[in-house]
Amino acid sequence: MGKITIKNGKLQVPDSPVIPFIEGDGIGVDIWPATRRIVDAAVARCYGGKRKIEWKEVLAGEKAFRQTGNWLPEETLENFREYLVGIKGPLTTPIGGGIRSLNVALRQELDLYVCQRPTRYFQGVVTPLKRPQDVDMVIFRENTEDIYAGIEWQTGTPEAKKILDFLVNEMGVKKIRFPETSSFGIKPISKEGTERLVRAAIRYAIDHKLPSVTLVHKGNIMKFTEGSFKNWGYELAQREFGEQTFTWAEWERIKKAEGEEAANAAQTAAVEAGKVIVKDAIADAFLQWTLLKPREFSVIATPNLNGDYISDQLAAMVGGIGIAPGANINYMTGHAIFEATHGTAPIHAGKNKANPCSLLLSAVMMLQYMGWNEAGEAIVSAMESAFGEGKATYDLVRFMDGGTKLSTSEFADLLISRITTN
Ligand SMILES: NC(=O)C1=CN([C@@H]2O[C@H](COP(=O)(O)OP(=O)(O)OC[C@H]3O[C@@H](n4cnc5c(N)ncnc54)[C@H](OP(=O)(O)O)[C@@H]3O)[C@@H](O)[C@H]2O)C=CC1
Ligand SMILES: O=C(O)CCC(=O)C(=O)O
Ligand SMILES: [Mg+2]
Repeated sequence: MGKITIKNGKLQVPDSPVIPFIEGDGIGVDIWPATRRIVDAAVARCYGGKRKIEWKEVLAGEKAFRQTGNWLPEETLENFREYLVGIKGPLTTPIGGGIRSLNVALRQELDLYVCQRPTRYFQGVVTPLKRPQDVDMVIFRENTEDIYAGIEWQTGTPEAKKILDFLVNEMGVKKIRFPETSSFGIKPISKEGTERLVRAAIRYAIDHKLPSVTLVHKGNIMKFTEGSFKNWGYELAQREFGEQTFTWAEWERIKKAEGEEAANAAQTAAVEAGKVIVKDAIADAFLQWTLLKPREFSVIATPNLNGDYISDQLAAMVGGIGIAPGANINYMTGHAIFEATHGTAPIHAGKNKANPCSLLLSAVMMLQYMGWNEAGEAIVSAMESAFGEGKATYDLVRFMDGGTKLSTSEFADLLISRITTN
């Protein structure tokens, strides 16, 4: 048994690392055991007993509250801090009141500033797109700022009144349409927060030889928050990755100085030289373009709320949030918590029917992060063969003609049998 550590920016992974996990609320009871069994089978198969994950349960959410009276015990945070790499099932967040999101709290407490969510198509899965195979994007969603900071005041409270007085009397704000009944929220977006996210996105595109990074923002309306996100992103690309990127800001500069033809020629030369094109798109237009011309987008860097919406849309484009994985990562400290894109899906909880693939593919990302690529590949090829034969859980089979609907545990059994016989 050992701890994953980081040395000179490189992860040091022992053969039997302790990995803390949160089972999760709702469908967590269905998808976590399935994921764990499949991961253990793949690791056993690929490393013949030399490597093994020592799972350590830590509590959060409803299970934590039932057992300890605390939704997110300090001990859980300490475990994630100490063991560096962990994984979690989904956790419930009540709407309009009650506790704030535990998912967001974990990301903020551990400063996991990148929410990384890759979206790819699996042959055999039926989707709303004619050419889902054109979808191959990785979202880099900023994970610690924006309206997710939770700075908001409920209408009717003394705090909301105080904010209103401040805005109207000290800041000269005149445009609040219904001031007396308004709730208020604050959206902080910083230069450092933007830069570390965009840096990680560009580094990923360079390392994986991907063609572009698109900064997705709503900077025409939120000029100083999302508009600055775009400007800071371009400035960082030019300052830190000038040799490896070509930005649309640079294209604009050349166009102004030398005309559009020269700007286009510079961009063509950059593409031919294998540089990453750093461009931007306004979020609403971007969402329609992802459906109409997905091949134009590769790595997406975007503030928190946009990233949340984009994640579920891109997932739907390849079959649904049941197969959309994710990771929350601090690329400087190495801390990472892998988690599905979806939530607790309460109407399906405890019925042994939910799709484990989102959490499972998050576990695959974790194995890749640890350098245990063979185990990750074994899981992905078992999934590919199951989907290729039309075998899947209800969420995917409902769109297939003649597919075979499997329960969560049957699907896990199928994957394990494929992994162990391959
Ligand atoms: N990171 C996290 O822990 C997250 C937590 N949440 C929380 O989860 C709770 C429920 O949120 P909700 O908005 O309903 O979103 P969910 O993502 O939980 O579920 C929405 C729908 O997506 C489909 N779905 C989700 N997961 C799966 C799966 N594994 N297999 C098959 N289908 C799936 C189901 O659709 P269908 O019924 O059509 O089959 C489900 O009804 C909330 O408290 C929310 O705050 C939400 C997102 C992320
Ligand atoms: O924390 C939550 O309840 C929702 C989070 C969410 O939707 C996400 O991270 O994608
Ligand atoms: Mg979401």
